[in-house]
Amino acid sequence: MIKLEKVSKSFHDTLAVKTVSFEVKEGENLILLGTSGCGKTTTLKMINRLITPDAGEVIINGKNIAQENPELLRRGIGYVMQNNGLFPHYTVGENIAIVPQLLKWDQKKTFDRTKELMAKLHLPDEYINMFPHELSGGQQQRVGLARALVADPAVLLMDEPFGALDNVTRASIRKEFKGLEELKRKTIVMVTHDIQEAFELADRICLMDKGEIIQIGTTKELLYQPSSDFVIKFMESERLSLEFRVTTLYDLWHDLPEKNSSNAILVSSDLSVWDALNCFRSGVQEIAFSKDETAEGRSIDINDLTLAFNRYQIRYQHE
Ligand SMILES: Nc1ncnc2c1ncn2[C@@H]1O[C@H](COP(=O)(O)OP(=O)(O)OP(=O)(O)O)[C@@H](O)[C@H]1O
Repeated sequence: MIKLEKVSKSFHDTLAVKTVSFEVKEGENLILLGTSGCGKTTTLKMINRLITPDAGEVIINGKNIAQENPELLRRGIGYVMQNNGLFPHYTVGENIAIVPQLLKWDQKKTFDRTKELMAKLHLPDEYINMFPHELSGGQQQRVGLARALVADPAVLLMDEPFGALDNVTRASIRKEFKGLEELKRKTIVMVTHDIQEAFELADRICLMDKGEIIQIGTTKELLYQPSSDFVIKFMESERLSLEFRVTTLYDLWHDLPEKNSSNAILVSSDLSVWDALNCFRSGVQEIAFSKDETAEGRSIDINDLTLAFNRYQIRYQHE
């Protein structure tokens, strides 16, 4: 769907992006992760031609975007800017209606879609006539997302979409974001420097340093098959919580005892170890899940979970 082939970009003496190549499959969520100044935003902006590469090609759906009209290209790509980028003198409704206006939608269609998205993003109806400064940071962020999603683009680019928020708001918006039906079919490239965020949201992570890709892979590949010391060091301080986040109950199936209790609370096999631990922390004694529809359910308590997780870690590291 999106393909970067040996893309480079310099600003004066700074080589911001150095022969970067990657592919993003349809419906995939690729996260560009790395320290400040490593070239994430520059890479992202080359996908919607806000920045033109010095060398290399960006191909979307088989077409080289250098040959496309930049305005037309951008209408088909949703873009959530760093610090939301809302126009301060436009109301919420006017901010969301920018692309529909360019697409010459009639007023009713624009209004209906705006209302639909505001409801999905938990923005009260009356906000439509308010200005961005009258909203909280989290609400502004939701408006920025609504603006990017309004024309239902197949591709969504997001630059630190939760960057300006405090940790609590950030975590809750992230959870909502993960559950949003509107985003499930989209091909998403997102920039962040927050490791936990990247590991929670990504299908694959592209870890960058000094304009280059250090490793690109699934969260499990980065954790359990790091390509260099840089990757190990980058995750070192948060390693255990990242492992809790990326490991699901399904992964632990073979490491769990075969027992079943009627008192257990039923959960999905997609539940991460992190969320399962939170469940136990909130007072639940036992949870139960099944690997698939044919398998008999298993119930586990916190001891079963931690033992199985330790076994799994050892097994995975040696695979
Ligand atoms: N318009 C510009 N003019 C000059 N230098 C720039 C410009 N944009 C980016 N750079 C430089 O290019 C390098 C990469 O910047 P970029 O914004 O892509 O990094 P980043 O990883 O997104 O950083 P951050 O997380 O801090 O936003 C940096 O050294 C930056 O100073």
